[in-house]
Parts: sequence; C-alpha cells; structure tokens
Amino acid sequence: MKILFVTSEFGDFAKAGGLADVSAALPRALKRRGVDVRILMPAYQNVLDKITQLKVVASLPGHAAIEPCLIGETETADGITVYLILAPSLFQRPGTPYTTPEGYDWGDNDVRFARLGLAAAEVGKGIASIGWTPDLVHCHDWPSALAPAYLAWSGANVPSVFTIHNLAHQGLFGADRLDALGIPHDAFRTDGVEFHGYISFMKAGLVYANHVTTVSNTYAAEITTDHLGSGLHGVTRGLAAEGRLSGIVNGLEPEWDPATDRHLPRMFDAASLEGKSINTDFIRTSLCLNPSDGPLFGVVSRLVHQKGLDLIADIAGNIVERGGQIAILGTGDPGVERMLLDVSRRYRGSIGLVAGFSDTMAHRLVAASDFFLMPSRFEPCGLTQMQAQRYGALPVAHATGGLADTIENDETGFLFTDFSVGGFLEATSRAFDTYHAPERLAAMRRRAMAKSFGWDEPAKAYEALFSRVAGVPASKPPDRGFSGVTRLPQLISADMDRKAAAR
Ligand SMILES: Nc1ncnc2c1ncn2[C@@H]1O[C@H](COP(=O)(O)OP(=O)(O)O[C@H]2O[C@H](CO)[C@@H](O)[C@H](O)[C@H]2O)[C@@H](O)[C@H]1O
Repeated sequence: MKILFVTSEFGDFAKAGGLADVSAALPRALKRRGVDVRILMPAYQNVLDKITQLKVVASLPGHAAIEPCLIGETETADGITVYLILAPSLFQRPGTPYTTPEGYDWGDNDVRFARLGLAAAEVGKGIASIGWTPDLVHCHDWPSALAPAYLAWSGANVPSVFTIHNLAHQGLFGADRLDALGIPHDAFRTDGVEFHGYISFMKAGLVYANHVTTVSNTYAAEITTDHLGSGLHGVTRGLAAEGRLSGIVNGLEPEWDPATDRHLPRMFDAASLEGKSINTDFIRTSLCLNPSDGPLFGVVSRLVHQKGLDLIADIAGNIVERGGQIAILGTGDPGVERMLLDVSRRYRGSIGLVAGFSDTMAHRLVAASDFFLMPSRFEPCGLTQMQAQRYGALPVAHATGGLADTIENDETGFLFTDFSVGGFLEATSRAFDTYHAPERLAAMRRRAMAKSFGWDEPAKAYEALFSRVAGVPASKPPDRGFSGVTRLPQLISADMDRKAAAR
C-alpha cells in the first residue's frame, strides 16, 4: 500500500507542537508494517538547513494566485522519502511554520498552505517524473486540508483521509480570497468550504475527505457536541451519522524510555526508582528550587489557552502551602508566559519556569516529576501525559479527549471531570495523599510505567482504515478488523463504506 502523508510539521525537520511528533512516528510505524509511506511538506528555510541532499523530481504549475513550485526529494537517515515543496517566496523565511519570529501569523498563510494542499493533490494524482502514485492521500489539520478539496474539484478519484489534531485551529480566510485560492464559487456554500462568511480550510478537509479521523476516541465524540465542536459540530455530527468519523489514539515514540534515555542525568526503570530522584534533584538545582522532601509537579506544554494553565496559576499557592513545588517548561502566548512568570516570582524557590523549549529539557523535566499537571480545557489526544506515565510521573489531568482515554483514574493518574479550581484542587489533593502513602505511590508508578503506548496498534488501525477507504489490501491482514478504531454509535455499514470509497 502506498500512502502520501501530507503535513506542515515533521519532527525531524520542523516542529511547532504535537503534530510534528505524530508526523515523525506514524509514517515510521506504518513503514515497519510494510506500507510505502512518503511525506510531503513545505521546504521551510530550517528544513533546507537540515538536509544534505536534495534531488528536484518535478515542476508543478501555478493555479490562480498560487505560484508554481518545484518538488524536491530527500531521504531521512532511516530511509523515509520526503518530498519538499520548493517555493522560496512562500516558505524560505525565518520563524515557525506558521508565524513570523515575533509570533504573528504570516499574512499569506492562505496561499502558503493552499500551495501545500494543491501540491498534495497533484502528487496524489501521480506525476510521471516522480514515478510513484499513492493509493491514498492522508492529510493533517487545516494546513493540508485543501488537498481533498482540490482533488474533488479536479474530478480526480483519489481516496483521502483527513486527521484532525486540533479542531480549534481552522484556517479561516476572507471570502474575497476565493479566486486567489482557485476555489470554485459553487463550493462556497454551507455544505462546502463556507463557514459564517469565511473560507474554512478545516471544513474543506471534513467535507471532501472520504474519511475523517481524530486522535482519540473521546475527542471524536466531543467534537460532535456544541461545546467542543468549534462551530463545526453540525458537520462532524453528519460525518458520524454517515460512519465517516472515527478516533485512533496516538502512540508514543520508543525514544521515550527512561531506561535508555540519554538526555537524563540518570536513567531508571520501574525496578530502580532511586535513579528517578537524581533527576528530581538535578531539575531542582537547574531551576533554582529549594531542597525539599515534598512532591515535584511538572508541566511541559505549549503555553496557550487550550492547556488551562490559568488553573495552575490559581492553585499554585495551595500546592506550595502543602509542601509541593512546580517546575514548568514551555513557550507560546506571551500573556500566558507572563502569568506563569509572575507566579514563579511570587513563589521563588518553589515554582520555577523555563520559558523556552528543548527536547533535552523536556525529557529531564518529565523524568524529574513526581506528578504531571495537565488541566487542559480540551485535549484531542495529548502526548505529554503518555510520556509522563512512562517516566513514573503520575498525571493530574482534566478528563477530556485523549487524557480520559489514556489515564486510568486513581490507577495511573488523577482525573477530574469538573473544569474548575475546585475540581483541579480535589485531584491534586489525591496526588498529595498518594505521595504520603509510599506503597500506593510505588504501585501506581509501576502500573503507569508498564503501559505500552506504542505506535504499533495505532499504525495497524490506520492501515486497516486506509485499506478499507482505498480498497487496497493491507500489507498484512489486520488481526481483529478495526482494532483501535472506535466507531461512533452509528456503525459503519458496508454500504456506506462503498459510498465513501466511491466519493
Ligand atoms: N512550547 C513548545 N514548543 C514546541 N514543542 C513543545 C512545546 N511544549 C511542548 N512541546 C512538545 O510538543 C509535544 C506536545 O504535544 P501535545 O500532544 O501535548 O500537544 P499539541 O497541543 O502541540 O498537539 C496537538 O496535536 C497532538 C498530536 O495529535 C495532540 O496530541 C494534541 O492533543 C493536540 O493539541 C510534546 O512532544 C512536547 O514535548
């Protein structure tokens, strides 16, 4: 089976958040199963800085205001083929994939990511000079969401799957951009790309892909509700009713193993937890925290509203009063960063903030933590709570999305259902009680650290889905049909499968 994996982030080359981790791990897990997965992404300046060889394999024409581009081919050290969209005026810039170095969205993000979607559609249909035609195009989040739409508008019958990593970011642009993006005017309607008078890239992915997945079972259900549907709940409900929406929980990369983690001052495993406390001491010293016998609560997060970090600021005083400390690593919204900086100044010696992000520091902080705070307002899947459990840092988390699906309450972490200061305090209180009951703490840690969280099961579920949507046999027949894929109450009927595959 041949899959074109279309993404705006790929961990090896360009990372802004969790999408980059998934884009690095899932294609590799699929490749291990014998799937020929190739990645398509923009050639940002920092991608070109990282690669050593590049062969130009195709030249694509422009369309409307979307300029022509070249397609370059490179390969990662472990043999993953990556097609890069070479459009210097769109992508060779400083900053993140989406923003200027100062954190403002690029003003031409519509054309930049329309270029990604259009290139995906063209490579998806097959380009003679590339000599490879995928069976299915797999797109991720709004930046690649126009690909299924451009495929449909060109009349091509190439199957596609669209994966939502975060429905809250939708890629909304003014209706006056229709012509510039080459969107047919008759597609600007409520059952097309129109969203309250705007063009919605996200909606294009939902409407035109054959099947839509998201990254946990609970989030797949939550996005059909008024509360978490981000205004698109009508569309997601329709998808669910047609059996075209399902959840596949993300996995965790094998590098997240405390027994072999070279980032750590001291490696450890469930049988030798003394090593963990050396990591705790190391982080206390690095963040200028006072020596303490109390629990260390860790936070590794993009500092954005979604993550509910305001609840951490609200209960910080209580944690400190009870003898706890908090170590925070993250960067993002300047307002959230200032709020946490203020808290760390108020409780100097007990709360430490590293404003920034590095992989090494992330591994060290997770390894150091006794507990891990994740009061996310919503969380499509979340990766850090899986990392935390693997490292014996028990998550204290809001029971939403993937957090509800990957943490067992009072077994491998502490969940709270009521998103409020009271709810969060009650769960942290259970964490404190457990900290003071060493046998119970050790048992919970052992259970958390024994969880597998690998990518094999999710990859198997994606492969089974691709196989069904594209009508191509899986490289190995799946053992148990759709293992790992939750079907929403409206079960996918064979008839609907055929209709979806024919779209
Ligand atoms: N400031 C920062 N800068 C760069 N990297 C940082 C960072 N802070 C944390 N990270 C790293 O990025 C990853 C974060 O992944 P998450 O899944 O928690 O969140 P994110 O919201 O980005 O992703 C979205 O997509 C993923 C993948 O599907 C879903 O799990 C998640 O719920 C959804 O919100 C971790 O590997 C973490 O170490």
